[in-house]
Amino acid sequence: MLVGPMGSGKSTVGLVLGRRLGLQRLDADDLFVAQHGVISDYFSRNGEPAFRQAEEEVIGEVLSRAEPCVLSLGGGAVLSAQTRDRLRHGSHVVYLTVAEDAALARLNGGLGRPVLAGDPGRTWRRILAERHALYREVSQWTVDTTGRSTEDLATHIIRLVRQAESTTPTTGAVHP
Ligand SMILES: Nc1ncnc2c1ncn2[C@@H]1O[C@H](COP(=O)(O)OP(=O)(O)O)[C@@H](O)[C@H]1O
Ligand SMILES: O=C(O)C1=C[C@@H](OP(=O)(O)O)[C@@H](O)[C@H](O)C1
Ligand SMILES: [Mg+2]
Repeated sequence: MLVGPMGSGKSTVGLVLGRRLGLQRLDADDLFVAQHGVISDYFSRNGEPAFRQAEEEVIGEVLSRAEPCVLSLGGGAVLSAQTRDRLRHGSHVVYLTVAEDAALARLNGGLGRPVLAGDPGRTWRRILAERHALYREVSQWTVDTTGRSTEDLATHIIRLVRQAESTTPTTGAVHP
């Protein structure tokens, strides 16, 4: 499972990991769109609380499936206590970080991400400050993606997970 702020590369790295591990790769935002339509339209029609509720349900459904998969979450998924609780039980969770300027360069002015409307830079920073502790709370590893290719990141993440699986669970948590 990949968590982290918008632009950290959760969706893109998830794709690479799925391919490299031969696992089904799911993106919570894509599942949301398939069920409810475009996120920014949903936001303007129903507001953020309704989006969060529907997002929690979509993620709950995926996490209750038995098959192993790589799941890229939306940046705000960790706002849900229920989702955090589900993530802490039985999943390998990686927190992808990124420097603010790199994230903003990747995010194309916040296009398609309604929570960044207005002043994307300031909003991105504020949102990260609000969520950083939640990302840490649910994850076993923190991996900085700034200046690293998605292939290199996938190699690094696969190594971390394999290492943890070959050692005892208590030594698996390796936040730097
Ligand atoms: N490690 C990376 N280096 C450079 N660009 C990246 C990297 N990871 C993702 N990107 C690009 O940044 C943009 C946002 O990535 P995305 O995977 O959608 O992030 P998230 O799902 O975390 O919001 C995409 O255009 C993607 O191609
Ligand atoms: O951080 C957020 O609140 C959001 C992040 C987006 O996903 P990404 O993190 O994949 O961009 C998407 O779920 C929605 O626009 C809200
Ligand atoms: Mg994404």
